[in-house]
Amino acid sequence: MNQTKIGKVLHYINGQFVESVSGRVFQNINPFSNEPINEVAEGFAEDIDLAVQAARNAFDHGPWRTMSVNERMKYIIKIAELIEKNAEEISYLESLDSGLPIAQTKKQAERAAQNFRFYAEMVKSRLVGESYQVDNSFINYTIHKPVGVAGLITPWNAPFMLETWKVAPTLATGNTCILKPAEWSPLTANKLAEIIHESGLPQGVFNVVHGYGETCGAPLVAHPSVQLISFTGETTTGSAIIKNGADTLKRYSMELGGKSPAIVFEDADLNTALDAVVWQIFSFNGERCTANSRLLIHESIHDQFVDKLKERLQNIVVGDPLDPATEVGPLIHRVHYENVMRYIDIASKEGAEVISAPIPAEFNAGNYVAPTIILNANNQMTVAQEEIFGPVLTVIPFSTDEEALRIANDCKYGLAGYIWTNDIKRGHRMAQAIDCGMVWLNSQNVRDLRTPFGGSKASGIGREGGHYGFEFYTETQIVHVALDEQHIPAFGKKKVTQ
Ligand SMILES: NC(=O)C1=CN([C@@H]2O[C@H](COP(=O)(O)OP(=O)(O)OC[C@H]3O[C@@H](n4cnc5c(N)ncnc54)[C@H](O)[C@@H]3O)[C@@H](O)[C@H]2O)C=CC1
Ligand SMILES: O=C(O)/C=C/C=C(\O)C(=O)O
Repeated sequence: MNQTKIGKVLHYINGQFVESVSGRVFQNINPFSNEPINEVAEGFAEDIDLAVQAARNAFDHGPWRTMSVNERMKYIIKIAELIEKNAEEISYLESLDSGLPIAQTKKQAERAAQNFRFYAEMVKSRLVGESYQVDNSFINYTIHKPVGVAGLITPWNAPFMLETWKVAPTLATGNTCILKPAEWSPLTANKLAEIIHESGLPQGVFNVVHGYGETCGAPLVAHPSVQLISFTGETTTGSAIIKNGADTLKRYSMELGGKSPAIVFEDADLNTALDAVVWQIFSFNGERCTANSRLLIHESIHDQFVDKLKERLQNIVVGDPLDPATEVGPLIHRVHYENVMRYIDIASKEGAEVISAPIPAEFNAGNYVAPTIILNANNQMTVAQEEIFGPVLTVIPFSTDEEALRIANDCKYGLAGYIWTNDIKRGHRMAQAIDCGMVWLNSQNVRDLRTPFGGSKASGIGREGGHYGFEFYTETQIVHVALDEQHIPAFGKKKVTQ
């Protein structure tokens, strides 16, 4: 498909699109062709500093945090409307930049608008305090206040949706922010800046600085005027961020990696389970934190289920991400492609059987990894323990509920789990026993934005979503009010005679 000419992407600081202080740029590469798409301003500590100053000033002196909730929500709704109006361009830019199939980026653009609408509603209805009465002597009540300047650091796997999933609650609760998008997918973050600019949001409330993790993300984390870091990305990066921010005492929300099991029991509705397992590993090109990358399958249905998986593999539409019929596109970057291919190679070396879908030769220039299943695997293998973040499904048989649970939990990650059974007691029992943040029982990952989103173990710290996100994005303050006469020890009241 023809590519529209894309101009240079600049930072968005204090309501203006600006070059880097250094004047430096980096190349943004198309994952379909590995040709450059455009140039992007490359930010360093001095650009971060300007953005933080703007956000700090907007928080301390601007109208943003003190304006009425109704007035603030008008901006949030306006942003949602502008995302809806620009949805076609957003999904095009996202597919071009990330290789995600356009049928899927369309849905992501819809979800991004919902993120703003949802938080406008949530702040009005659920950003509420509590009160505690102590007989007739005290009434103690809590209020929620914005925290200050937030640093939002996001990955490339669902860039626009994940950026808005952080920006919406940050702004709706009255904070100001600096977004540092992933360097491999800058286009839709720039579109978000254009949309927010058009919404008329007061200057300095929202800023974007582009650049690499170590040279642009790290100074944002270490900046003393930034109080919150909301991060989505790899577990090792999350850990580096917490270390780097330690001296400036911040609060963190960490949405990290996953290696989520789908457990399919012999009594499950196998056709639906098959649809879900295939979708949950091959959607987003397998670059999905909640992917069911480990299939635990009851031994009695193993062969029949695997035969059907193989059939699906042959039929998956691997293609140009801009083609609406495409189901799986190229991976984000050559470096990531090589990493995923290395895991497939390791699987063979460790004795597993690797079965891959065909890829049309016309796509040789792109970062295409064939949708792949790994058979004869066990849970000790590298491909069962490490996050591959590509279209690769590791299949492991089990014989009892206890064994399934043991395998599911024998992994450092704990993001999601998927259970397929028609036995209601077994379903709930397994759901509650899996060590992870989110379980879907007889379902793919269908989101309810009111519920907590996040992982346990190496998959994260804290929860975003619903009112759970308010814990992170607001400061809870207690006000103690005395209602009757106080009996306070009267130190120093009596004159002491020597
Ligand atoms: N739990 C969740 O909700 C989700 C987790 N993810 C995880 O994200 C990962 C894939 O995304 P990637 O972009 O490869 O992650 P990454 O950790 O490499 O990068 C994420 C962001 O962090 C920045 N960064 C890198 N090093 C940094 C540093 N030292 N200081 C500050 N910022 C730094 C990058 O520039 C980028 O903006 C996977 O592990 C995936 O599981 C992705 C989506 C959702
Ligand atoms: O729904 C969300 O808030 C986040 C979703 C992220 C994924 O589904 C993913 O990367 O797997």
